[in-house]
Amino acid sequence: MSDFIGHECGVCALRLLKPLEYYKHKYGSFTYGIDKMHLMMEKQKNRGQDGAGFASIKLDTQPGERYISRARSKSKHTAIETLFDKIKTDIETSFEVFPESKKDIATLKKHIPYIGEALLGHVRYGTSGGNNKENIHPFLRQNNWMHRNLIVAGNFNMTNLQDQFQALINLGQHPKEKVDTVTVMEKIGHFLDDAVNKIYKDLKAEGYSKREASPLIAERLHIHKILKRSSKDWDGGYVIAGLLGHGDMFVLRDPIGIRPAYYYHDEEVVVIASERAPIQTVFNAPFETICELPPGKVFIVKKTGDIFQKKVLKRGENKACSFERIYFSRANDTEIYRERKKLGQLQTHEVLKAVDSDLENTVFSFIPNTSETYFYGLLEGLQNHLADSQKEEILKLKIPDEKALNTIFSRRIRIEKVPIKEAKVRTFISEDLDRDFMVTNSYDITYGTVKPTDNLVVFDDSIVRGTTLKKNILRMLDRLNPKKIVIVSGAPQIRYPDCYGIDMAKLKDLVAFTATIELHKERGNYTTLKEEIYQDCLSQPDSGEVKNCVKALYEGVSDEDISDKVSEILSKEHIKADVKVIFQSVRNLHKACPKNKGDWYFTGNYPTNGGNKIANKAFVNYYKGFDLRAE
Ligand SMILES: NC(=O)CC[C@H](N)C(=O)O
Repeated sequence: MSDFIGHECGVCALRLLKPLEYYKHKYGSFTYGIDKMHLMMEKQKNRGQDGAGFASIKLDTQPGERYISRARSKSKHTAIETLFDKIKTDIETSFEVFPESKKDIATLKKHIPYIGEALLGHVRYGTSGGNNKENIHPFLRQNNWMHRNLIVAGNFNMTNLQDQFQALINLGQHPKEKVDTVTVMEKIGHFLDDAVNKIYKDLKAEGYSKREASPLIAERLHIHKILKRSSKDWDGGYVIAGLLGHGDMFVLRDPIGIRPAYYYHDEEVVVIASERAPIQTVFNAPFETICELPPGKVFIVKKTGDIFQKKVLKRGENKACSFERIYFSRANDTEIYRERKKLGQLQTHEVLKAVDSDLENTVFSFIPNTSETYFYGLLEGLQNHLADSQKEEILKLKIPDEKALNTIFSRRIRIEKVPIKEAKVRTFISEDLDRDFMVTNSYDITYGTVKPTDNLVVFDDSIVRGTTLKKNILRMLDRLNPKKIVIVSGAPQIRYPDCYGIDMAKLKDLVAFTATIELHKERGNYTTLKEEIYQDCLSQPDSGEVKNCVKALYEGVSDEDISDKVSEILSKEHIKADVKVIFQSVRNLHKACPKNKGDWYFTGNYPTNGGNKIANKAFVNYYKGFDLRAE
């Protein structure tokens, strides 16, 4: 990926089903759970580097003993390290002060922080609110009543945050912040309070004392009902994980499965996380034992260790985000690896066409690191093509002689490591400036890999803004003097903003959008069309069905016209070589990634009403020249 996009968060919820002594005895450490969480978070680092957080709950503590621990770090890019350094130091220091805790579990629970049975971790790329420590998950809603303590961490973005916020005010609340995680948490918290109150009233009527009621509340608390009430009006993509003070754990997934969640359990642990491959590695769990949490369902682990799923929302048509497969998730998941390779392979024909099938004078490379797997797929396609042409040539030979065969078999696909990704250089300037500065310094090239008579094909997994390509990569590649540079995008043209978790909220930032605008300007219909779309956006109702008015912009403009214009925009300044950009087709995307049908950023087909609203808002921002995220 040449453009950086802030995007997903990663969650991991872990419940140790055996007593803590069990893990000490079997694995030699009381910190077994924490170590597993550390690994799970590290392996989901790709999903969030603005901050990281951890919370845990100790089961069955005595009144007055701390049973909730939480730590958070906002050290950008090193948050996980910093977080676990702190956790480990705190634990070691406490063991030094209370050495007897190493022998007696009751003492350990009393004195040593973080070591608990229910654990929750989060890696964050923020989409709402800034990157201050307060916005790092897990969020905590504390109460003196154990059951009302709520800890929340999520991978989510709601399209109707304003309405949600207003709904809280209508419920009589006075939210302390407008950050989306607070809104979500307060909503759940409101119905949790309500449920606990009701259960307590029932128990009182049944003659139980307050103390006797406590364990019964835990038993009778139906999390799925609380979540059903809380999520009734949520419009967005979400995986919300939570812990209740007494030790219940839950993970809820949105009804069309936009955001991913996987789970695994055996007799020792239950783990739910954003990605499957980390679970496979960290728990040495075979692929087929890890399941996807069905959309609209909540996965619950009760304090008792009972595990079950409940339907919370009516499941809709699968709209799992295809960007998860293209870029966000780690490529070592067996399915994702296969899909990315397929995406690369499906570009073979277009790539060959772009270089007139001249393999002798074409060098192939990729933009590190996330495009590597695609590249292997393209190579397979090219190798097949080469083998076919070799076969044809051999069949054409009347008498196969050694010289002719040598010539045929000496043909190779020329692979070189051309672009090199630089290590991140940290600066002290503000984020936007930082981004621009980094862009022009983020890639280098290997000299001597390309001749002036060569075409240079470089694979990129997706092109969002095209800024790094334009400002850095193409300029660097051009220094090698190739006659033609072909940039291949594994993803289709990104034409619409995302609103379910990816930081692509401004239309003007998308190079495919800018290219289309340029085309309309050239054709002389820009001003009228812009006005029409703007008026159409304004005429959409506040509630009820809303259409995506931005779609009109792409009518009558072919994919190829947009690709050619993108090529022109990217190479406008200072590029000597002929530049061609090739994008994946949406059809091929679905062929390669059949399980992830969410494609709104390419097609404008938003799966929820909120998505259409955001697209229209983004256009209004563009029209008015506002440099704002549509949310
Ligand atoms: N990327 C995410 O899932 C972000 C979660 C949440 N919206 C936040 O900004 O903290």
